[in-house]
Amino acid sequence: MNEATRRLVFPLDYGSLEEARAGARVVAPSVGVLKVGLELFVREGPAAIAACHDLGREVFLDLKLHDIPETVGRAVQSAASLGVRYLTVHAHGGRVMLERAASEAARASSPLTILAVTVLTSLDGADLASLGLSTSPAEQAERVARLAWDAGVRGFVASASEAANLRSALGPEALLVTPGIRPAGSDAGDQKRITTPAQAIAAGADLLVVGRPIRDAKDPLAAARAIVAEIEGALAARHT
Ligand SMILES: O=c1ccn([C@@H]2O[C@H](COP(=O)(O)O)[C@@H](O)[C@H]2O)c(=O)[nH]1
Repeated sequence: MNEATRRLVFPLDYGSLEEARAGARVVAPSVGVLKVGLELFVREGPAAIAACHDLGREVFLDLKLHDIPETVGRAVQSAASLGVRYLTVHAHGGRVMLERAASEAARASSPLTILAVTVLTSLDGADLASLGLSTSPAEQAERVARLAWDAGVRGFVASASEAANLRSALGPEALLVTPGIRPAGSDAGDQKRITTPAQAIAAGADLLVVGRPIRDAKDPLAAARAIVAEIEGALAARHT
């Protein structure tokens, strides 16, 4: 698998295991990581993770855990026992919760990276204001990313529009995972902080999460291939 393909994460946002399996099988040649989120996991549970492993792909379990430290710590242990490679927790769960998540992942026998969700890509400044936050999404993302970093977390979910800032705040060790990716001309849907795949790579993103532009395309494999080609081009430009 080439570097560009390894960087593309495809969310299995489907209503059943059968649909998810079929969707994943079609795009698997052009996708590095398969993401299992709330819709599929609530319905199908660990069978969804096994289906990704059957296709030989690493699993990103996107449950965005946000609970008391004890509950999150035990959920991290459960996820580790399923062999998932990445697991999301909400950075807004606070320092102790983040420390517990990071330490449980470090104790796990299989490699598990905790990803702290900074500010959802579906939110903009007005949404933060309605929550009583006077910071911009970029400022808030940096604030909670620093909190998570100090708690021992090394992976972060943010809009790629914040990637360059987070990279300079956290350094090269930080793993930056960016949803809200839209190839030029595609529908944003409910995403408010979006970038193209090329912009995300140029900003220093590591993994790009692209769902509906692939899932809902007439030819999902062709859509995934086009995104991988765009990533490849942007990586080449980054290395020159
Ligand atoms: O801030 C976040 C965190 C997670 N997501 C998830 O990524 C995908 C994006 O799907 P698209 O269809 O490409 O919009 C989806 O599974 C979300 O739950 C996010 O979008 N933003």
